[in-house]
Amino acid sequence: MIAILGAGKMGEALLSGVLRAGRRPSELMATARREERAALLRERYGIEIVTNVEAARRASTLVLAVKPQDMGVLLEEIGPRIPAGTLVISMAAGITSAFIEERLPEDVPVVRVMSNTPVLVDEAMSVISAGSHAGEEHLKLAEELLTPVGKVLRIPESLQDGATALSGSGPAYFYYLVEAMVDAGILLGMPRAAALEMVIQSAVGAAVMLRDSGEHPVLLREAVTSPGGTTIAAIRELEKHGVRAAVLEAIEAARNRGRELAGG
Ligand SMILES: NC(=O)C1=CN([C@@H]2O[C@H](COP(=O)(O)OP(=O)(O)OC[C@H]3O[C@@H](n4cnc5c(N)ncnc54)[C@H](OP(=O)(O)O)[C@@H]3O)[C@@H](O)[C@H]2O)C=CC1
Ligand SMILES: O=C(O)[C@@H]1CCC=N1
Repeated sequence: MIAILGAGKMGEALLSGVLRAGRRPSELMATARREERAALLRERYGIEIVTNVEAARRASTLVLAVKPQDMGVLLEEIGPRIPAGTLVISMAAGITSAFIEERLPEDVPVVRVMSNTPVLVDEAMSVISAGSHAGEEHLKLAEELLTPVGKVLRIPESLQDGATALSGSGPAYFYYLVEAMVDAGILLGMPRAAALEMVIQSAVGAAVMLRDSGEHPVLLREAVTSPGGTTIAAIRELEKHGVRAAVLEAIEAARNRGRELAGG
């Protein structure tokens, strides 16, 4: 039995993915803080919605999907009630496996995961690390859970905050760029719907080429950038405005914020 504790955006996305992958609703349970949320999850997925304590008692795998700021309270509630042999998987940004282990009975294995919202379309990037009591079999169980909803990569836990900044938040940066490009279309007099369609299809085409061509992004960009042409005129402006440096600093800031989160 797998229990998702705090089935909000990420928890629900994982829940729906796991069901799409063929697990039966009877193999899953979830918890929610508000009754209307519990009712919605029950109705939408036909799964049992239970209390955190009941989930901790009955499930063999607990997926913690509350916000980092709510993790301390949740662990205080369930920590002492988790039976030996339960696997704890945390999806929270910034929360270290040590933070969780300190609040659980000794030797409970913890796997830390950073996924992203494309879980919803089975295109997630999930990176996983073993806590100090987790071994190969626990990483395999986490991979089994996450592989149906996207790619999974093992990394050392020291890189988890960096991964949170890069791929956890990553989709937001692409959406932000799309927003800015659509604004540019508006500036040039395009109808909004047409601008959005052009930008989204360009993003999808670029993403598929990045994934499937095996070419380095620099070569793909060079192929678009004709000598004396239009693309280089745009790139000159991006360089002039320090966009590359802004990206480096933005992602470093996200990594640093992740490091602060366990402290509340
Ligand atoms: N959003 C994203 O893109 C990503 C988020 N994450 C991580 O995933 C985690 C969840 O984020 P997200 O899904 O966006 O957040 P949400 O706020 O959507 O989901 C968290 C859910 O947990 C519920 N909750 C809080 N405390 C408890 C409790 N004690 N018992 C039961 N339920 C509880 C909340 O209830 P209520 O509805 O009442 O607030 C909410 O529904 C975070 O730790 C975040 O760092 C990781 C990768 C990407
Ligand atoms: O912004 C956040 O804190 C979460 C973690 C990664 C993506 N969203």
